[in-house]
Amino acid sequence: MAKTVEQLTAELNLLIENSKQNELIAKKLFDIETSVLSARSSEQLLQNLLDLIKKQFSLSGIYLLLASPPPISYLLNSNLQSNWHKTHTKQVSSDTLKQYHPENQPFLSNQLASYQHLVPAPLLAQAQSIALTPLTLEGKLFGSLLFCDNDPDRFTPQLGTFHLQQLAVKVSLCLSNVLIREQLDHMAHYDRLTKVANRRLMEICINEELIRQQRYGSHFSLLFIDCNKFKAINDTYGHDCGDKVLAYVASQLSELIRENDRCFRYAGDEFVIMLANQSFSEASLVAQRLCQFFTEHPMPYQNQQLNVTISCGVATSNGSQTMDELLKTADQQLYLSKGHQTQASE
Ligand SMILES: Nc1nc2c(ncn2[C@@H]2O[C@H](COP(=O)(O)OP(=O)(O)OP(=O)(O)O)[C@@H](O)[C@H]2O)c(=O)[nH]1
Repeated sequence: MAKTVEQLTAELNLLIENSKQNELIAKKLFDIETSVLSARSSEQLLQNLLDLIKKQFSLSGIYLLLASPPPISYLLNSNLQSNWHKTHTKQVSSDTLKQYHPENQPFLSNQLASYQHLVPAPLLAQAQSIALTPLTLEGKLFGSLLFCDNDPDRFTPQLGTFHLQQLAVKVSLCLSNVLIREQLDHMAHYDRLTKVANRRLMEICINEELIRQQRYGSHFSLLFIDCNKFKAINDTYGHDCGDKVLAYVASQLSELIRENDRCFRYAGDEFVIMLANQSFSEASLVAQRLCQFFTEHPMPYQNQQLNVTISCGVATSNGSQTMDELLKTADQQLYLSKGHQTQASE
């Protein structure tokens, strides 16, 4: 039977209404995408993203579920301890996540009784329906955006997921860009073997400290550190053991200094420590403390205790030296202290 004019008009109006809705959603997604594109870190990106999605789509709750263990080693690892992560993310086993996104497709439900293990308790209290949007990196499912709504009809299984799929692709792309940038930045500024900052970052930090000193008059000191008889360790126990010694020295040094001090690997078995707001006499005490620590704490290695000791030279900035001059002074002091060490051990 042919449709009446009224029926055709109603259908047309519905189409127009749907098209307006789609346009509105597309505009919101575009705004979200534009905003997260400018994020400088993965954490900032995720914070912006979750805040914006919650606001733009008037959700009662939003959370980030992260696959555990992460499928990609560099993924967000260093950030997971932050306060924001503790309150906005939840670790879910990779297998559980895959169950909800077998084809990397969004998942919708308004039967929440069986999702207690997935939805954090504070969200579950208000949620009547949920949507899970898969996030992938390098083709691997690493997380899922969990949207909660207090309307049971908001996310029903029969609802189309085109917009959520679009969101999934866009967020995954933006996030992978930021993560790759963070990864490159990390590789450029941190030493792979010892995990501490490298000489390049050291130069940036010392120059920043020099500028700060010129502006605010805040002094600082440098320690130039060298492992004693390191070549002999390599020659006696092998290069692998030498590598472990370097990693041990770096991790102990990093533990022994304050949070606002910095430890850098300068080269080979040499490290530099930058001590904020420390005078020469204060820095000399730190140097003594560090040397003493290694003398008293041999490194456990293959059921033995390996003697690993260090020597330390100190230089304090008076605001007029360059970075190179400061490092040279600290190195000369190190040389003198090595002389004492050698005499003491003879
Ligand atoms: N295992 C290992 N050895 C390294 C690494 N980088 C440099 N070295 C070695 O470190 C040794 C440093 O030797 P030296 O500068 O003579 O230092 P040392 O034996 O401690 O001598 P003193 O400082 O006078 O006590 C060299 O043999 C380098 O080959 C590294 O990444 N791993």
